[in-house]
Amino acid sequence: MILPLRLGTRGSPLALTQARMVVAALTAAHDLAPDAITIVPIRTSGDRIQDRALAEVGGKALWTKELDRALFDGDIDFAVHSMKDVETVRPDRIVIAAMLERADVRDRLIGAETVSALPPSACVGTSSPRRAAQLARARPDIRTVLFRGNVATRLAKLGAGEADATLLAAAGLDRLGHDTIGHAIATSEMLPAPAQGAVGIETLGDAQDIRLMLAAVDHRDTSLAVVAERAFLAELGADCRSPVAALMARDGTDWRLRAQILSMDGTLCESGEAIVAGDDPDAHAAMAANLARALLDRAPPALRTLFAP
Ligand SMILES: NCc1[nH]cc(CCC(=O)O)c1CC(=O)O
Repeated sequence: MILPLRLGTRGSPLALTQARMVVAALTAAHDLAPDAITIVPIRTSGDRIQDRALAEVGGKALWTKELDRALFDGDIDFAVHSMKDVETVRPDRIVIAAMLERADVRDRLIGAETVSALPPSACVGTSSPRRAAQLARARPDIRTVLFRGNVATRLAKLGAGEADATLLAAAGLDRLGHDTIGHAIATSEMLPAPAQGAVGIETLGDAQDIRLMLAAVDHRDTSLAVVAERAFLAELGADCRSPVAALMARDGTDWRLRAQILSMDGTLCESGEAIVAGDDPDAHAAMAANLARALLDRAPPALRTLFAP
């Protein structure tokens, strides 16, 4: 391998922090000098489009396309992503080679201690259809307004009074050092997005040396959980712009997947869970796909038709 290796990433403060976590993990695992890996920031379509809800933006791969291209062109050796933002269907030549240990999977509410403590008709800023739908379901009186931009931008909008409260992933807040901001919401109350809190590293399928190097920092339980959550999302034909929640976690000697699909306005909702034994990713994916089909079967037709499996 030719040093330094080049790690592609988005350029947001959170993405750069996650990239530094990847560099730290890899240099520690392989006893490399800190400068053996160079961080290469790359601007994606998702970063460029700031004025619209991403759910309204056509086209896929908003956060990945430019990084995929850099991999294909040989401009970088691997790329780091928030797994939450990675489409379930990836280009053939790209593999998810490793995931770092998952952080706190919960959402945090900033501006009130709990959802029920929000004032009547409160205004909550979010760009996430899942969070908006879950909020509307718990509190039909609440209005949501579009909050886009990176974590600092959203906190600044809240500070400027553009909303009474906002919801952000605990993982992102913690990584940026905002560990005392907001109040964590239990997953029983607000189930997180598939893959929330997980950082993944992708490379080209035929880059054997790189794949081996990355595999050394893979956190197996994180990968196992995220594979199942993404299989659930994939079976629905959904992506990170869909009102879908899923969380796979160990439960004694088994694994339990909890999942939820909603309509955008939160009026329609179907949730359920399934259990699988053992650590076989294929068995996990099959169980997750079964759960997705079961939820669709049970869902009222008006909800079912929102998903196109
Ligand atoms: N879609 C934006 C995004 N992608 C990943 C994270 C947080 C970090 C993570 O979940 O790993 C965030 C911000 C947020 O939801 O608050």
